[in-house]
Amino acid sequence: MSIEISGVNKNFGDFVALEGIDLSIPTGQLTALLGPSGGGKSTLLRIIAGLEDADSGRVEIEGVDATRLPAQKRNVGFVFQHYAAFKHMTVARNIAFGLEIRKRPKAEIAAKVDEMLELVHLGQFRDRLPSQLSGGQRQRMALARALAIEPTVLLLDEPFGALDAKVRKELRDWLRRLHDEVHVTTVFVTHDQEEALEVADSIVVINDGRIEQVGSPDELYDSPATDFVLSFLGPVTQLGGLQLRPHDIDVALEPLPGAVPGRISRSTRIGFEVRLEVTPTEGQQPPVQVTVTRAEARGLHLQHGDEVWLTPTAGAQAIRPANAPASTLDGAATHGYSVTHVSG
Ligand SMILES: Nc1ncnc2c1ncn2[C@@H]1O[C@H](COP(=O)(O)OP(=O)(O)OP(=O)(O)O)[C@@H](O)[C@H]1O
Repeated sequence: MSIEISGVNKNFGDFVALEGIDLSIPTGQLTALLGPSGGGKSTLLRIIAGLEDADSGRVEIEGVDATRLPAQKRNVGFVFQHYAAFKHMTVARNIAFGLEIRKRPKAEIAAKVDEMLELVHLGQFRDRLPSQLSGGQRQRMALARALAIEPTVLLLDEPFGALDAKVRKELRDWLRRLHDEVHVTTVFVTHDQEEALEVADSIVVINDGRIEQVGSPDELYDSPATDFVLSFLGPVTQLGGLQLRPHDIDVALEPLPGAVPGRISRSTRIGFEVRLEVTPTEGQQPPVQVTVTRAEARGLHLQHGDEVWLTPTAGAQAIRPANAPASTLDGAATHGYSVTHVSG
């Protein structure tokens, strides 16, 4: 394990920012700290970096007790949402900076800067000033500067948070590819579940200063340990006592055995998908949220007011959070596990 955090607590005055954090972050992986604003993600990242001291607990980086080590002795690379570049220095000098203060030989610095510029695809901008770069290019420069010192761990605090949606998406794909090339142990903070699910090898969900769950994107998405993780990772809806993701529901225009009958009470098109709200016509069940592709909606001529029959998609995951009340989730609590495979 590359980073071992044990028993970390942090208060700001009376406010408990982190409570009893135990976490192992594996070497060479891309790990996301995911959670809502104010949950404690940045505080934990800053404690790993040495920019903040824990009140109690221990931080180990690659077998070395780093708890009392100052930030500059931890060999971590850090990138913030708003990168503080040296405005008067060129891109190349900004990247060289960390090596210059470490008094590396000139030839080594020059070679490293070239390597980094190529890695982040900024070769043609080497002589520009940071103000002459786009926001996305500036964040790539920030990553190059952080990586130039060959850090043991790379820590990123919402690195793409200030960029528009399209650039964010491009940079997150780029970060994934970059990490596949460089393999440096990377921890990044995000409140965007899509970003974490798409990019990370492993996700740590943090809420209210505590870890809710640690797992791969698939484990978290399909087997959420708590109601919080379940709803934070994406929408969920209830169909005949099962909790399902809205895209795991099939819509038919005729009755099927076991299907839940309902009427389309709302239909909203968002890009290539159509979100339906179907109000069950039997029993006192709450409206069911269903997501279909635009092609499916067109093929079935789905309209507001239509009568439809809903079934879980063949092979869909019926999600049962482990702590859900047994009454609504037939028997889940006694098994203590959280996923059932529903066969068609
Ligand atoms: N220096 C500080 N003094 C007092 N309170 C602080 C300080 N730093 C953080 N906090 C509080 O600790 C809590 C956790 O903050 P933190 O920045 O770790 O959350 P976060 O999960 O990263 O949220 P965000 O995504 O909004 O940055 C917040 O309620 C914040 O107000």
